[in-house]
Amino acid sequence: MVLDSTAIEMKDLSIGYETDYGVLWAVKGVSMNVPIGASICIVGESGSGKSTLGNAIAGLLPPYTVSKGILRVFDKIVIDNEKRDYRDIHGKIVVRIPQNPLSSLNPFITINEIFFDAIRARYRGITKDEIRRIIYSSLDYVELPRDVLNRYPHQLSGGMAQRVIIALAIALNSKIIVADEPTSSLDAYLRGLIATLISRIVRERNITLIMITHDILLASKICDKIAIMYRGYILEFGETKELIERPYHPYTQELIDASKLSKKDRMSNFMKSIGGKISGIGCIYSERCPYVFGKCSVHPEMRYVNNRGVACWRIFLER
Ligand SMILES: Nc1ncnc2c1ncn2[C@@H]1O[C@H](COP(=O)(O)OP(=O)(O)OP(=O)(O)O)[C@@H](O)[C@H]1O
Repeated sequence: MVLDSTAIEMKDLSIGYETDYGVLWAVKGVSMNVPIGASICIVGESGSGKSTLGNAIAGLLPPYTVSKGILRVFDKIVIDNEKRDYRDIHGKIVVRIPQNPLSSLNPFITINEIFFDAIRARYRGITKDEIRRIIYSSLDYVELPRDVLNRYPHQLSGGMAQRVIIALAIALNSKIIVADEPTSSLDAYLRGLIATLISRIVRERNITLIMITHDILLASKICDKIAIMYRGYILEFGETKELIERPYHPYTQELIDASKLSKKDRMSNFMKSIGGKISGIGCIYSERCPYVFGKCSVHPEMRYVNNRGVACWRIFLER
């Protein structure tokens, strides 16, 4: 039963990893609502916490993680501070498309068996004929030939394996797809093909998409909203077109500028930028920010300004 039009609700959600030196908080106080059928891209550089947030939504956090705050998926609270319960969510309601699909497919069984096992677990008491019908129609949907069913995962190309996972999401009638850099291991042609396929299935099947990428240009082509993440915090969250045309946060501007540079310039910029603030004091972006002033000695909580979530003191004062 769906309580409202929200697919995913995060309230002050923090996720950390237990390490020998204490807890490393990878996601810090994220509050965000994702409506059913929305496509949201989480964009940020390496280490910003994107995958951790995606794994929290998909129910794929390792056991040595700790959590605070609330995460609700449809009508189920899956994270309630330190308590977590993903029963009937992971692999059913939510499916994750990873960067390397082979890592999530059991290497010892054929694609046919992978589909059979997953569908049988999803729909108890289903007949073999019915399973076959679901498999064929989902393969047709992603334009995969039926002979893939006889293959083992390692016998698939990268693009085929990605399509198998997308077909699985369709076969399981998943409501949410978490796509974690799904195209980054593919060549340019396949990148376009898989990105188009993901856009098509989320549109046609009213699936909610959480897409994780470091590429703000790709995000702008696929998603209706973008969340900009930096060192565990969401710094900006808003409608794609407006956010790209008029970014509020200087980090968003930095990502847009970087996307226009050549690969060589991007790398030299990236090397210059490494080493942002990692202590807990002050605005998390202050050491890279060209506009720092007195107030930035405290990290600002995200507020909504003109329908845009933003965590920046300068914007709060200007608008
Ligand atoms: N399994 C893990 N155990 C311990 N620390 C982890 C684990 N996974 C991620 N981290 C740490 O959490 C922080 C956020 O990592 P995460 O992978 O979520 O970021 P990301 O933005 O997805 O980066 P990337 O684009 O490189 O995947 C990093 O400091 C990372 O080292």
